[in-house]
Amino acid sequence: MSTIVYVGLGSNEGDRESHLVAALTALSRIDAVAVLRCSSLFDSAPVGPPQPRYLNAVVALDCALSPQRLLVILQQIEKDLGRRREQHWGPRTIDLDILFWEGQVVADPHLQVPHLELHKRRFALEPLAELAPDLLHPVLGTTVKELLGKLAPQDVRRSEATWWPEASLPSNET
Ligand SMILES: Nc1ncnc2c1ncn2[C@@H]1O[C@H](COP(=O)(O)OP(=O)(O)OP(=O)(O)O)[C@@H](O)[C@H]1O
Ligand SMILES: Nc1nc2c(c(=O)[nH]1)N=C(CO)CN2
Repeated sequence: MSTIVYVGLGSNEGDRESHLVAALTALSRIDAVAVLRCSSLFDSAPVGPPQPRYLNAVVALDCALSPQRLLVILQQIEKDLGRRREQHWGPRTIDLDILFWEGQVVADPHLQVPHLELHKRRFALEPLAELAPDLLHPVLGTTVKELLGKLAPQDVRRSEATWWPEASLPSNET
């Protein structure tokens, strides 16, 4: 049985856009996972210790794996893309978080879904709201749109950056 899963992506080291694209490519290559939709890219002020600004996005996956298995694969992708675990909430080439698992709450020692910080994070809720504004938070009982409405302002802006820069798209010109 497959389920819709929302994964948050963030990068604030090196070529942020390339890291997001590389992570998306890796996600699309996982057996039993299909990438359904991608949000816009958002440029956001760092939450936590002083560090460079982030590029954030959310993707919707159709996933036939267990949440625990997907987490292991996401952590391998982070490792492959050069992620070092040095500082809690510190700078990273790529961060992949399971934000929502449709119809399921996970409360394991190593995995909590919905992500425990989601409702506080405009950098995750803004892109998520593009894909699923009416998605209901199963613990808080409010939709993504309502969670965003309650949140204090944070510096999160839709970025000019795109998943596929125009130069790499096939041209329509003859
Ligand atoms: N929903 C989730 N998605 C991803 N990791 C999770 C989730 N719930 C718990 N974790 C756990 O969080 C641990 C720390 O992850 P990570 O190093 O990415 O944290 P962080 O990015 O610094 O902080 P945050 O998880 O708040 O974004 C992981 O080893 C994983 O076991
Ligand atoms: N703007 C922004 N700030 C963060 C982010 C992030 O993705 N975007 N991730 C963090 C740790 O997961 C800590 N702080």
